[in-house]
Amino acid sequence: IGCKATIVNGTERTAEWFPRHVTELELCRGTKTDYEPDKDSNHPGFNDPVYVERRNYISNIAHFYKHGTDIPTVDYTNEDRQTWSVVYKTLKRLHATHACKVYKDNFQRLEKECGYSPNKIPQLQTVSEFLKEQTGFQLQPAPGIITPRDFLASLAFKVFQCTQYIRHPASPMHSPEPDCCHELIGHIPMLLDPTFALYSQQIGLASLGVSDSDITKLATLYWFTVEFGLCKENNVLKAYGAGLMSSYGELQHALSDVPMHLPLQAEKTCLQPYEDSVYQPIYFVSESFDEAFNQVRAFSQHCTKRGFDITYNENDGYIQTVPYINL
Ligand SMILES: Cc1ccnc(-n2c(S)nc3sc(C)c(C)c3c2=O)c1
Ligand SMILES: [Fe+3]
Repeated sequence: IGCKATIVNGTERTAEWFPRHVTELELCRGTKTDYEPDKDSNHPGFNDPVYVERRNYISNIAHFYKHGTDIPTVDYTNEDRQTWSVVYKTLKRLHATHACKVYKDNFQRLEKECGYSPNKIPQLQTVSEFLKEQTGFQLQPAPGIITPRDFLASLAFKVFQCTQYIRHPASPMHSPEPDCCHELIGHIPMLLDPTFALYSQQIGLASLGVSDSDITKLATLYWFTVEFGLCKENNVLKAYGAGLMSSYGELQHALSDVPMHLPLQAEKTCLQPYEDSVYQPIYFVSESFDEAFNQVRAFSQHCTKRGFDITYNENDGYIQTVPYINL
């Protein structure tokens, strides 16, 4: 009574609804269509009907995907592979000096054990199986940019909603939206780290059943860590955020003297506005992923108005809620 209800796939969802079993993530595929090639006039694919057609075909894989089934493979074109190869080689060169050790070690493992190379676009199913063995995370194909509430909810179940299409060949070095280069080169290497995986899941657990304004805070926290996060190695700034690892220009900018670098403080970072069309003026530095994890746990218990804690049981795929007592 009195809370907003939205209809998703014919199922009524109140604002405070959240998935209680990993199969319910099928109801968590709401997308934001701002940047889609047939809606955004300055998208490089806007006047390319062949590209738009392929995008729709690949997005349909995500719409019909069922948890627990193999992710269908995509027969990428030679043009797609050419785009992948340019992005892969260009970014890898910069990672040598700008990426944190965890990222570089895991990228090497992906090349040795999971077929990562400049000449082939990895299939999501192959990467998902490798990832599941390492940290329990698995991939689900995403039709486009998922809404923050639905995307964060998936993280609670150790599911990463991953776009499967690739950016338009006209602009290999920039994409206004996530694509498989961003996911595979940006996100996957970090999701192979157990501590980082737990940090990502914690943001997801904190997001279940909270208000829209708390979702916005947690999404902002996500942006300034998982997407734009920096860390320190022997007192030297390094990057781990996926949005930095998959963007040549922003990676250089983030580690230069131009932007401000502040220590990660969840209750402050979550209020920092971020621009999604220009480079950030401020980046946040995490001491460690353990410390970041503790910050999100404390934030969830004290700053989001939810009377219960939440855990996820990986064996049966169910969420458990635990009422808070005398906090
Ligand atoms: C919190 C949240 C929820 C859903 N999607 C995201 N999300 C992610 S993971 N990566 C990217 S890369 C890019 C260029 C954009 C726009 C984008 C994005 O929107 C973030
Ligand atoms: Fe991302």
